[in-house]
Amino acid sequence: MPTSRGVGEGQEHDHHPTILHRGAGGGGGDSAGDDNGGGARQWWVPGPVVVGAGPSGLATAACLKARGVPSLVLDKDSCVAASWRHRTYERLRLHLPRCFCELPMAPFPPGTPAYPTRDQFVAYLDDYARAFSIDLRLGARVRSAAYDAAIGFWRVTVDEGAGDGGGGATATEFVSRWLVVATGENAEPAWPEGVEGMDGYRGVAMHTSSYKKGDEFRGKNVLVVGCGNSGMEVSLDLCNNGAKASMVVRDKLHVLPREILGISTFGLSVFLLRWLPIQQVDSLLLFLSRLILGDTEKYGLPRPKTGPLQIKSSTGKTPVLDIGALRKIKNGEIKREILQVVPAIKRFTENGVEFIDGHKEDFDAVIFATGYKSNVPSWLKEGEFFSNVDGLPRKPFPHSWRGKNGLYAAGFTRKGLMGTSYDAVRIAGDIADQWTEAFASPTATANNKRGGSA
Ligand SMILES: Cc1cc2nc3c(=O)[nH]c(=O)nc-3n(C[C@H](O)[C@H](O)[C@H](O)COP(=O)(O)OP(=O)(O)OC[C@H]3O[C@@H](n4cnc5c(N)ncnc54)[C@H](O)[C@@H]3O)c2cc1C
Ligand SMILES: NC(=O)C1=CN([C@@H]2O[C@H](COP(=O)(O)OP(=O)(O)OC[C@H]3O[C@@H](n4cnc5c(N)ncnc54)[C@H](OP(=O)(O)O)[C@@H]3O)[C@@H](O)[C@H]2O)C=CC1
Ligand SMILES: O=C(O)C(=O)Cc1c[nH]c2ccccc12
Repeated sequence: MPTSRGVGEGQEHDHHPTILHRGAGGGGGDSAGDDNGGGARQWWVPGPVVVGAGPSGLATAACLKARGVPSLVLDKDSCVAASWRHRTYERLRLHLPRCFCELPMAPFPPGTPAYPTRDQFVAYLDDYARAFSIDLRLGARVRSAAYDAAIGFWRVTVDEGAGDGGGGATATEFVSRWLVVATGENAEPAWPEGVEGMDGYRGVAMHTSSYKKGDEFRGKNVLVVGCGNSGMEVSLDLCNNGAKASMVVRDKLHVLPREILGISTFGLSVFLLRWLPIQQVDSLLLFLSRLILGDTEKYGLPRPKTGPLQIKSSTGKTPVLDIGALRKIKNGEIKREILQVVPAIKRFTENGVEFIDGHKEDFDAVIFATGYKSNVPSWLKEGEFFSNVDGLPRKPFPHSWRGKNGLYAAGFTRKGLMGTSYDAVRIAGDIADQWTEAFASPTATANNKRGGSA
């Protein structure tokens, strides 16, 4: 893959890719689309419309291209990989080795470390979009998408040129036979419900998706709410930058070392799962973790009864892959606020928080590491394939990628970037088969249908 920049932020894209045809009702023409009567310009897209230019959308578009199918990728942000570029902290590294995070047809460039940094991963995704000449329409927030059974096409309405509130936007409607949803499992921050008084809090309250680096918290007393990978890593970053971090741990959790005897814990698990049942792999991981990390319960982090891979497989909850926070918890540099009952924080006070056990403490900042949620229910007018409750496909992996009427989901497997690649290959294969059939000459199609040869 060439190492080029060019699909990053602030860089212009072809806003009218060649695959766009004006007006679903026919016509043809060059620059502007037809008005559909509701004030929106209308474009017919011969190939699939892909919503989201993160790893899942880019991988799907690249796999489609490799199968000869053009697609149009829409993203609300002004660049590809916006989640990684804008909604992660500076010192983030992938926590799985790079071989498990590569997208189809593109190894990381030589010299990439085993655990690429955020900037390396963003550059990789920029290069990926460029190498596969992916047709992008950026700054295009999908406001709604619905299947029009009368014509057998998806109508995708997009606000362009809008701020976050959608003000000043122009609406455009894309009409396509196929819709690929690739807006991610982590599209929106999840804030805890039922915590009162945030408006009156005089300190800084933010979600980990806005956290950039610890040095602005130097010398400050910071509460991190939540102890998944984000909570652990942000607490560690705060500590490394001279802040005093406390972490709310409301439930039991599995912490595993990122590596065991120089082998990634994830890689070891994948290998062992080929030969052993998941319960045995979990037992082995827990035995080795105990040797390496000690008894985490002693440090206030008791483990659930069910093993880490079984929990990942049944609920999608990722175990913490420790990159150093546990040592800081052991030696007291990160203080735990262990609270078993939900919600752990009762309310904000003027200068801090009151916990559900009644004790109050002052904090200069409160960082919510409470996870993310899908935003699909806010724009997709469909409730059969995607759940309107959590915005995820109702069927779990490996059946989560294909719905009805040309609807697909890329990147909703709860299996990270490996799941993304799995989906991209399958979706592209499925659409390519339909594409080939649709574009085959009438004679060829007739012969195929008869099952005969020419
Ligand atoms: C901090 C963090 C670290 C992670 N590290 C790893 C790791 O090391 N290994 C691993 O395998 N997995 C990891 N994951 C999990 C997952 O693989 C990544 O989140 C990955 O980015 C998912 O890719 P995606 O394309 O599905 O979603 P995203 O990267 O979130 O991309 C979705 C895109 O859709 C766009 N979008 C959303 N709504 C709309 C809309 N209405 N209209 C238009 N565009 C829209 C967004 O702007 C975004 O660009 C991590 C997740 C997080 C949060
Ligand atoms: N280096 C890397 O590659 C990183 C990867 N990631 C990945 O990003 C994804 C998201 O991770 P993350 O942001 O940590 O989100 P998670 O959903 O994994 O974790 C959220 C945490 O917040 C807790 N929580 C939720 N609500 C409350 C509440 N009201 N009070 C107290 N605690 C609460 C949860 O507790 P409970 O378990 O009880 O629900 C859980 O500990 C994961 O896939 C993760 O692996 C994240 C960071 C770094
Ligand atoms: O980062 C994530 O959340 C992932 O989904 C990657 C991942 C998939 N399966 C796992 C098992 C253990 C740790 C991380 C993962």
